[in-house]
Parts: sequence; C-alpha cells; structure tokens
Amino acid sequence: MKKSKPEATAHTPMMQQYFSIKQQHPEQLLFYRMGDFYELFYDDAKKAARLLDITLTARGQSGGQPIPMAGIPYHSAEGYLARLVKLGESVVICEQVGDPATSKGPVERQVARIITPGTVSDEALLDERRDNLLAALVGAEKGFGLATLDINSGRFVVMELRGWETLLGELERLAPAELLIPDDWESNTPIERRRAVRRRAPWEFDQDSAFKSLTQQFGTKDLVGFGCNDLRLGLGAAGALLSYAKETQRTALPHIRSISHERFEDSVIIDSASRRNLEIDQNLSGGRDNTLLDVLDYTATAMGSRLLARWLNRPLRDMQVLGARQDSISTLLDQQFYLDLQRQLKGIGDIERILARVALRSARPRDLARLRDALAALPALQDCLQPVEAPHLRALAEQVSTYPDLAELLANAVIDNPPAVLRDGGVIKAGFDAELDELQNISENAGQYLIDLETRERERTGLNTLKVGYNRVHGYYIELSRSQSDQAPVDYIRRQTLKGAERFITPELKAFEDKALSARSRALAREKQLYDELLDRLNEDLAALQTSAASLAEIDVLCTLAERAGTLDYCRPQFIEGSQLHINQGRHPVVEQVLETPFVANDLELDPDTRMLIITGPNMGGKSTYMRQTALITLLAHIGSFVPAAAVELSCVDRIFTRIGSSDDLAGGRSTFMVEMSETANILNNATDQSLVLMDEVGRGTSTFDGLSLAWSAAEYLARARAFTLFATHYFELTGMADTDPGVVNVHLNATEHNERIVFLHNVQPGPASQSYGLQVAQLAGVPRPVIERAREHLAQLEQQSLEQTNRPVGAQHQPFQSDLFASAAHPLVEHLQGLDVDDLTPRQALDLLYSMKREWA
Ligand SMILES: Nc1ncnc2c1ncn2[C@@H]1O[C@H](COP(=O)(O)OP(=O)(O)OP(=O)(O)O)[C@@H](O)[C@H]1O
Repeated sequence: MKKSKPEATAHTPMMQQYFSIKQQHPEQLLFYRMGDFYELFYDDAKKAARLLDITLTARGQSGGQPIPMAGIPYHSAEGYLARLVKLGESVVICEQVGDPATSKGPVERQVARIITPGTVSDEALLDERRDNLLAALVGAEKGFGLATLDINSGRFVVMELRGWETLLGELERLAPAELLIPDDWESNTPIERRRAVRRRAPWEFDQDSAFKSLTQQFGTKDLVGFGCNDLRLGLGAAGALLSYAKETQRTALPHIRSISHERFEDSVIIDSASRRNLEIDQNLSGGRDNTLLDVLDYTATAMGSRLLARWLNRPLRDMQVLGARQDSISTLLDQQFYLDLQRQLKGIGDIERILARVALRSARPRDLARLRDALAALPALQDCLQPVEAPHLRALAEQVSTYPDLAELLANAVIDNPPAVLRDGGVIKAGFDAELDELQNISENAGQYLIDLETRERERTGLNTLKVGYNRVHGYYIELSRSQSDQAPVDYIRRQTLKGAERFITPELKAFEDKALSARSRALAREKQLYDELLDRLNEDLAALQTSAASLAEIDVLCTLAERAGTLDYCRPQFIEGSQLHINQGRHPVVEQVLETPFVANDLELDPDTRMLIITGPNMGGKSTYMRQTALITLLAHIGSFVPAAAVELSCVDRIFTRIGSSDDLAGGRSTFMVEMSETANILNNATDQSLVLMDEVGRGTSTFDGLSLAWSAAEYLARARAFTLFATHYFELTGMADTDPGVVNVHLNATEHNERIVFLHNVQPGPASQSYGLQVAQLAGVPRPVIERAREHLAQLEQQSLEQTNRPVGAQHQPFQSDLFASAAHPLVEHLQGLDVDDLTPRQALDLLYSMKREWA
C-alpha cells in the first residue's frame, strides 16, 4: 500500500486543519480562532509579531518541530486589525463553527470573512472622513483600464486612460487603499512601489466574463445604460474588482447597483505634483491642517465631508452642474436656509456607510439606532427644505424623501442605547415581539419564582431548613439539612448529598429549570432572528435609502459652501465664454485664514491678448501666494463653489498645472532638479490654450546659466502654447519677454525699505520689480551679520564685473544681478535658441538639445 505523505501524517489533526485552510490563503495573515484567542502560526506569526509588536512564542510541536505562534485576544482584535489594515495587510478570519463539546478531533472551523485594506467596512477600521477605495488596473502605456469601488457606499466607477503620467496622477487623486493588478504585469513599473498591491490571476480581468458578472450584478441585459458597454480595458478592471469584493465579503453585495463611467476630459485635470503643491486635501507634510479642504470642511456629516473632498479632487467642466451648484449655494446663502439645514443634518450622521453595512449584513445594533435617529430627523429636515426654491435643491429634497414606516419600525424595535454588539442580546425593545418578551420574562423572573417556590415548599412541608438554590453543575435544587432530609416529601428526588445537607429536585423545579436555562439562549436566538428580519426589511428599501443618503450628503456640502461663502466673504464666480480670467481683489483662501495681519487682496487680468504674467519681486514678497490663490480660486470655481474674491469672471479651464517648490523624490531615485525638470516637461508636453499654468522659479535648482536658459525657453514655449501662465522668477532677464511678446506682461510684488528693514506690501503692481532685496530678506531670516556684510561685498563685485563686461551705463544701485547671456545677440547659444522651431521639438527634445549645446560650448 502506498504510504501517505510524511508531512501530512506528521502534523497533529488540528495543524492539518490549519494547513488545509492556510493553503487557500497563502498571502494573507490567517487569524485562527482558538477559544478566546486568534492565533497565528509559522511565518504569519513571525510577521504579525513584527508588525504588531506582540510576543512570538511556540505552541507545542507538530511534524517534529516547534510551531511559532503569536496570539491576539478575541476581544481586542479590532485594534490589531486596524493596524494591520493600515499597513496594507489582509487578514483572513477563521472562526470555530462546530461545538467543541461534541466535536471528535478539532472543532470545525470556517473562514468567516477576509479583511483587506480596500474592502473593510467595520467602522472602527475606517477613517470616517476619507473614502476607502479598492481599485483594479489593467492594460499598458497605450491604454489603461482603471476601476474603483467604495464598498462602504457601493460607488463603482470605471475609466480608461492613456500614459503612465496620467495614470499615476489618477492613482494619486484616488489614493486607493488596495490595488489589484494582473499577475502577468511586467514588474518594475511605478505601480509596484505602492502599498497593498495584489496580483490577481490574469483571467480575472477578462472582459467577456467581466461583462457577464457586471450585468448579473446589476440585473441588466447590457451596460449601455451606464455608458460602459463599449469599454474594454475598463470593464476588465471592473470585473476583477467585483470578483475580489465578492470573494472577500462572502455575502451578496446588493448595494452595488450601478457603475459610472468617468471621462477624463469631463474634469479639470490636475496632475499629482500640482495636486500636492496646491495642498488641496493634504498639506506638504501629509496632514490635513491648512489645506483647502480644512478651510472649507464645515460639513455636518462625515458623508458630506467625504463628498466635499471628492468634489475638490475632481473639479468639473460641466457648466450645467456647476451652475446648479452655484444657484443652490446662492439660495441657501441669501435666505440663510443653511443655518437650520445644517442643524438638522447633524442629526443624520453617516447613513451612507451604515446602509452599506446593512447591505453587507454587518450592521451593528448602534448602526440601526443611528439609522433610526436619522430617519426620525427627516421630516423636520424636509420642513426646512420646503421653502427652498432652487430647482437643484428641490430635486435633491425629493430624493431625500421620508420613510415613516421604517422610522416607526426602528423606533419600536431598537432600544434607545443598544450595546455595541448583538452577541449578548439586549437590542430589541420590550413590547416589539411577544415571543421574545415571554422568553425574557422567564429568565428575568427566575429569581422571584425561586423565592416564591421556597416560601410555598416551606409551608407545604413545614421544614424550616428548606432552601432553594442553584449551582452550575447540578442546576436548581431544594436543599434540606441532614436532620430534616428524611422528612422530604415523596415527590422530592435526591440529587446530591453533601456533608450536612441533601439536595433534591422536583418535577416542577426540573420543568422550570429547562425553561429558564433554555429561555436565555432562545431569547438570544429570537433576537438574532428579529435583527435579521430588520435587516431584511431595510434591504427592501436599500436603493431608495442610498439615493437619499447621497442627496443628503450633497445638501450638506452645498450648505457648507453657502456657510463658508457667507462667513468668509466669498463671491459667486461668473463663467464666461472664450479665454478669460479676471479676478478682482482675489485672496488666498488658506493664507488669509492663518495670517494675523490683514491679507492684501490682489487683482489679476488674463485674456486672449494677455496670456502670461512674469511675476518678479523680493523673496517673501507674495509671488507664490498670488499664483496659488489664482489656482485655488479657479479650482473652487470648478467645483461650483463661491471663491475668495470681490468678483471673478473666468472661462472653463482644462487643466491646472503647477511647478512650485523643490522637493526630491529620493525613493523614486530622482534628485530635486530632476523632479523639477520632469514636472516642467509634463507641463510643456500637456499645456493647452485652455490650461492654467503656474511656474514658480523654474531653473533655480541648477547653475545660473543653465537655469536661466531653461526658464526662459520654457516661458517662451508656454507663451506659444497660449496657456494662461503665471511665471514667477528671480531671473530678471525674463522680464524682457514683455518687450517682444505682447501677450506677456510684467507684474511685481512690491516692498519698501523702512529704517533699513524691508517691509513687504504684498501688492501686485504693473511692471517688473526694481529691487531684489535678497540680502535684506536673508538678514530678516537671521543670517549672521558678518555673512550679510560679506555678501554685500560679493554682490558689489559681481555687479561691477557685470557692468564692465557689458559696458552698460550704471543703473540703480540695487539693480539685481543680471546675467548677460541673453543680452548678447552674438552668443552662439542664444542664436541657436532663437533659431529653434520649438513647434517641431518636444520639450524633452528641447531640453536634451540645450544640454548637448551646453556640453559643446563648455
Ligand atoms: N497678499 C498677501 N497679503 C498678506 N500677506 C501675504 C500676502 N502674500 C504673501 N503674504 C505673506 O508673505 C509670505 C511669503 O509669501 P510667498 O511665499 O508668496 O512669497 P514669495 O514671493 O513666493 O517668496 P519666495 O520668492 O521666497 O518664494 C506668506 O507666507 C504670507 O505670510
């Protein structure tokens, strides 16, 4: 007879069971339930011990070897799970499903759920103000399909994109918690560096099976209604997502009822670097303080907060949508409707996520209590919406609806403050269900019954030592002292003999015991059943409830934007045709909040004739602030919000680009200058005549001549591309562009000197700056006096040399240092640059050319 494998037989039966489950989940951490603990073994144990800083020990031996083990108490598992999920890990929860008392061999165990970073739905594991997205990606450079699913709302989105840069920008925008890619994807792509990337079998991304599983999920014949029928890569990604969601949730996903196709060109595109620079929802240190979202987010509900973040991260180009939002904000603001509405919305809470848990059947008792309170608040909220006439708000109000039946059901069913979990019961209100009431009466009234019984039996027997009691092993009993035990009536059945007493049971007491002991477990079972029925009932109205939640979230955001507009004195921007950007008295929404002194508002005028501002002025003068405020005002206008200015007229933009600040990408192996140039290349490659471009001190990361040449050619290129460009620079030479190109205008931030100290006026004035004030600013920053003195000497020397070389008449004493590279028409580099037909060169080629020319002439 063939021998079975030694490994299989060598292990204990329990470890054999463990291995058979672990085999199905090689890449996830397996939490294996053992009584009151989850235990992890072997490599899982080592990994968990390292990640969670818990003790690594050994649990006996199996297969002749000690088993490395780490354990987590069942009751405190949530905190550990939260940490693992944050670290990008997935955890398989394997529970005991058999009864240990009756099991032969190890208790039967089953995987109850799989918790992964992109599919968690437990409230404790989620950040309430951030969407938690699962994403899937397929394709290659020429075309990618990208799908995202928010399991906590059912929001399912698909898109198709081209090029790595675009893809990475989208991934940065969406920040998925977990990303699925096909197993056969080439390695070493920028994707690999991300956290929680899961490789899945390539067939999971198959488009035909995706089509089938999606139509099955939505109960439709095709995907025409979702505008997705003709997508190919996108559908592959969506199909992979859906199957992963099903695999991890192990339950139906009734809240995923549709998919929407987001077109790249429908939104204002902001690449990842620009997004970071503008500090939309994350500051440069990764926090939320002093971001645009931080200033705006006065939402009453967490779902509103998340929606606002989504809006800010995907500004739109659809004028109808933006107009409807503006009208809504106007109405809410003008008549102060937002005040009452916000108060009512506070009572609504995060029903979006609660409903998702209802759909996933993981809703906790407190979820139902909060849903009950939310539904109870709807009629008063509808009253507040009644007088609001803006059509968009009316439509939202209709979708919010009210649910009197459900409100009443939950009010009758769930106690006021239910416990966190259903496990120990005590969730369903008395009076809701007669059977449950009776069962609860039995267990609760047991004490009184026993007292009554004792009195009755004493009277009947006349025995004064008679006592009724209970012990865990023998159950209920009637006890008589040894001296009286022989007088026990005939119906007393001996149960236990003690030293000084005898214990008896009677048929009546036995019957009571059976009833009382089973009553508690039956009450629990009954509660569980009633709870399930409540979930069933809520699921019947799930679609409508989800629509209501979405509308409430939007009303919340519109109220917030109205409140902010009123409190912070924002104006309604006017969208106009053509190519225009007129800002009257614009302010920086974040800087104005943090300044202790008043913010100096500034105007900005760009139109088809004036497309580029060269912005000069001292360090600290306010150049970056002026540029960023322009971008933020434009962005806010494109989410339909009011903006920090006295008046704004603008045309729709297609992209906002920024090249601001210096940061290196050491992890990505790119130096500061390399980062700067890649960002510049991206802008030059993609800016159109509808784009807004901010360039802040391009070229300063290299030698003066290289930097100046690059800045100059980049500015010229952008001027030709006719993008609206704000170009801040300390290269004074660039101000000369205004002399030759009528579309280029000089402005400067002004400052003045007072008692030898520089005073920044932060006022934007026409014309170039006349002074650079670099040394004064350095002095202000605390650079030691001797260094400043020495710098003055160097400066004087440099200015002298410069003058001697060019024989120029001596200018103002503080004339900034000017390189004369471009002043000399005879310089071969300049001639070459002027001869370039930039249209025939990609910017990357232009940069390469510059480098090669530089080498040649070095
Ligand atoms: N319009 C304004 N009103 C009031 N204060 C302002 C204004 N603009 C800028 N500031 C203040 O000046 C500081 C410096 O501004 P900013 O960084 O825009 O200067 P900058 O000209 O870009 O400087 P650098 O050339 O050194 O980068 C800001 O942090 C802010 O405190």
